[in-house]
Amino acid sequence: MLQAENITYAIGSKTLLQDVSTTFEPGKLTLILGPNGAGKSTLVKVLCKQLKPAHGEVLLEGKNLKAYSDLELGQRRAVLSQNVDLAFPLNVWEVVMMGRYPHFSIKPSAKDEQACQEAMHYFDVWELAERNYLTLSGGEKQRVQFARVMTQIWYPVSGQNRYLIMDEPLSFLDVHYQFQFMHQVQDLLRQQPDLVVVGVVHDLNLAAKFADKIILIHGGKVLAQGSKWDVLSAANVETAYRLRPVVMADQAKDSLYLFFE
Ligand SMILES: Nc1ncnc2c1ncn2[C@@H]1O[C@H](COP(=O)(O)OP(=O)(O)OP(=O)(O)O)[C@@H](O)[C@H]1O
Repeated sequence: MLQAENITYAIGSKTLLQDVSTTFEPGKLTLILGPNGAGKSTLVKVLCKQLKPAHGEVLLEGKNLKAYSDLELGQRRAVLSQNVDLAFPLNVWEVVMMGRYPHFSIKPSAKDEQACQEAMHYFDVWELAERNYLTLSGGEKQRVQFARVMTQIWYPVSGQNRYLIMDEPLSFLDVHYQFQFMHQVQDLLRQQPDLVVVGVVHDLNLAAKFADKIILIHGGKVLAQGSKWDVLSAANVETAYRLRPVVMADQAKDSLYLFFE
């Protein structure tokens, strides 16, 4: 399990996160929502050890993140940042193989190659293997990045959980691939309950449909967290986004939709 305990993060006099506590559990998809500038990416960076909180701690399997080396983290936790881009031309196979870097020192093993192949098939980018990554469309690049991060944590490790943390994974995807990706994540979680998946998204309805847990951030604080029923009330959404939604809910069918007029 990944836990944030009373996280406060500030730059100068500006507090970006204040007293944020939450948990991310195995077998669950936790989605972080909130308006622009709320502190979502900052929280993700704190969870990934990219930023050091002023107060509070992040615990991975009960141990402070500081206790893990970058290599140890790289072997069990993959991070997909916002707007990943490369400055040099690599082909798609090479980009996906970057996911295996924490697992080999000089030459990839057959197992590393197998992970790349399987993840590329899973995310529908095998056909692009020889293409120059820089020539791909935004959506194609995003799917290659999914393959890269999943390749990194492709194989279960006995007695350990694996972590996938993604900042806005859906931004470049059309509606088909958005749904496909969310279904793929759900399938992975069903088949491999040692996976902990965390994502920042902007689409409230996708979060309502797919998330096991939602964390709504507003002004650096957790405004609400829990199931969609706990979080996506008209009042919470209006507080966060300054727009009052029409909520269409059918609890018997476990469906909740938000419209804005
Ligand atoms: N290095 C920095 N110096 C000053 N302010 C910063 C810095 N990094 C982030 N901020 C500010 O902190 C706030 C939270 O930023 P963050 O990127 O976490 O927001 P976000 O919720 O991910 O937003 P978005 O949905 O727009 O991506 C923003 O107001 C941002 O401008």
